[in-house]
Amino acid sequence: MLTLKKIAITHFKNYTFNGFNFDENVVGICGLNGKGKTNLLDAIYYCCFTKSYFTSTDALNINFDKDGFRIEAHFYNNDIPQKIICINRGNSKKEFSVNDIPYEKLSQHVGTLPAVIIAPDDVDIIIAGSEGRRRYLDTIICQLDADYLQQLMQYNKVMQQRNSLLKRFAEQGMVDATLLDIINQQLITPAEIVFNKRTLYTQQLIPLITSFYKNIADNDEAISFEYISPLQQNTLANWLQINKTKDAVLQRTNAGIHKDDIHFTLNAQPFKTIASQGQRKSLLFALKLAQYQLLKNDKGYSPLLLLDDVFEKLDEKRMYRLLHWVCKENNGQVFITDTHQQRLEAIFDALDIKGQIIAL
Ligand SMILES: Nc1ncnc2c1ncn2[C@@H]1O[C@H](COP(=O)(O)OP(=O)(O)OP(=O)(O)O)[C@@H](O)[C@H]1O
Repeated sequence: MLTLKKIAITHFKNYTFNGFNFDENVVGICGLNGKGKTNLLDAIYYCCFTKSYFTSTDALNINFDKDGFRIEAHFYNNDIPQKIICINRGNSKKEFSVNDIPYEKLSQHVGTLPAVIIAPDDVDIIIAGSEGRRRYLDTIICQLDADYLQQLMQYNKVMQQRNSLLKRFAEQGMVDATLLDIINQQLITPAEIVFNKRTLYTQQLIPLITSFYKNIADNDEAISFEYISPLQQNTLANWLQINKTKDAVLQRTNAGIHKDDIHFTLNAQPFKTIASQGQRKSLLFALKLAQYQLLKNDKGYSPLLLLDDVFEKLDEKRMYRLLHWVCKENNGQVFITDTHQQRLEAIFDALDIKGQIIAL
């Protein structure tokens, strides 16, 4: 089992120096708006993923009045203590260690402390652009397959280099075909590995999502989920050849795994255009619980579940069922934020669980 026992947060977002001990498997984090509930969840997320869920620019995670931050967290992973220390000194390279041994590459850490977060804006995964859907898949696969993240980072790096090269060629009014060919070759291998792994893991996700959706929505609506990639029609090598002129004119790479998407349908219609608010919420929870289940199946223990403001999304009956499933059936640790302490306490009572309340 994976549990977080305590965390000390120094100069991370609105925290100056705060320590929290977690004695129970269900931890309610309560407080008024702006008190730091989400930031506490994000500090936990940071320890699992070496980055914030909400802020891609790391400098914004440092308290506005300070020059760096430090997070120290004590986990137990199947009874083995894991002390995580993460330090950002305000320069570009952050330091990350487990049991006082620093990682050479931060990517080595991802997946060792599996976690799933559900946050208010996550419904964008369903209704907004494809980037959020790729991020959803990547977050799952990175935690299951250490090589995946390496390949994805390599692909993104080479694609950026290729795009810069295309810009340079346009400025100079000439194309160095040999150089372009070398960079094309470097792009093909990571693209194919990422594509194959996305194909494999979406196959595993589909039945889980369908079954969780049925359960949450409490009806028999037919939803489906399909992974879409340009690499299904052609190899990347062929695409780069087909798009040679287009890429040169637009000065960017027009086909590749950075164009992948997931299509959801409801009764054979595009989900995002016809689904109600309630159906979107049900699908969001189905996506996240499928992620939880897949991680659990692979690791053999439950990931942490971080629930930010989910009462806005679920009625009390569904909330009860969700917590029952996580806490009673999966024995997982869950952190849940809410502005209403009494609402959380009432749910704990109804579930007959000894939850802990942290009042900020
Ligand atoms: N780098 C930073 N330095 C200082 N304060 C920050 C920083 N980043 C965010 N904050 C502040 O942290 C405060 C708490 O934010 P947080 O989202 O955690 O609150 P919350 O308790 O979850 O609120 P809500 O109930 O509205 O969701 C906000 O007022 C925000 O402005």
